[in-house]
Amino acid sequence: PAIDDPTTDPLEVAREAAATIAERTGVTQHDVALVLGSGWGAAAELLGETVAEIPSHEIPGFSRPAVAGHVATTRSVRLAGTDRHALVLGSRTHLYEGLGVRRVVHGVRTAAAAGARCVVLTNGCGGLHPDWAPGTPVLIRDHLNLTATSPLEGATFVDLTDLYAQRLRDVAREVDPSLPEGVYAQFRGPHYETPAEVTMAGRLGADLVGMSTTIEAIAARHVGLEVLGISLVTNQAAGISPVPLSHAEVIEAGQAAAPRISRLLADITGR
Ligand SMILES: Nc1nc2[nH]c(I)nc2c(=O)[nH]1
Repeated sequence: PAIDDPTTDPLEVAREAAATIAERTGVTQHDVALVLGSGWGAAAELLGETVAEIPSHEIPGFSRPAVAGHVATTRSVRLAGTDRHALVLGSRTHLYEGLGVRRVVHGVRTAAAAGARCVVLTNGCGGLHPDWAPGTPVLIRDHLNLTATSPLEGATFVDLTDLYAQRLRDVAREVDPSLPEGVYAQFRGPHYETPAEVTMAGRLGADLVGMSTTIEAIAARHVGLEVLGISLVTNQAAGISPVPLSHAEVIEAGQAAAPRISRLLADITGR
């Protein structure tokens, strides 16, 4: 497909994707985009009325979902009480899928081409602080891209100061003053970190470890989007807790947090 052809300009594919979205949803201007990571799926319902929903793989440049049978969709949602629309990107491609970095950032490029001015990047991650229990949402203040990969090609020098916009973090804090902030480190994955790697990440200044988000944020800045990043601490990073957390505990903590973080995301997005 075109997006995988090195001679194709990926921004051209993003423009085609945006045109397809406008045509299929009837919504020609999306003001904000959201990428819903693990644990954040329920937020879409609370944002407002779903105007249209498209299987993501029917949009140019989007991949078929990695998990068989799981149909990822892209929604246009009219934000409650406004005439503004959010583009909810339900399908995220991770670097560890090996489909190439262009597909990892295609969603944010498409959002910008669809008219969005800002993007909310959410994820599930591991926490390095024992007092951040599973289910804790954390605002991303800055990131460490430990993947040795950039979404940008050629001499595309992009400044990344204030990448996770202070203005948007202030809005989030107005909604919930108790929100902690942290530095998010992206590892390539798909394996989790060893305890020694978590210690290393901590020494490098990380508070959160995950496998997404930083590359999408760089690409978002390149196409002029303002970025808000919010992590859901789904588990304590390896070695932080003396006893390995059971998978069941991790799942139930994520589910228990869903109503609160969905409300939080809806309130922030509505601002
Ligand atoms: N790298 C990394 N990614 C994650 N995603 C989730 I959910 N938990 C983790 C974690 O502990 N480490």
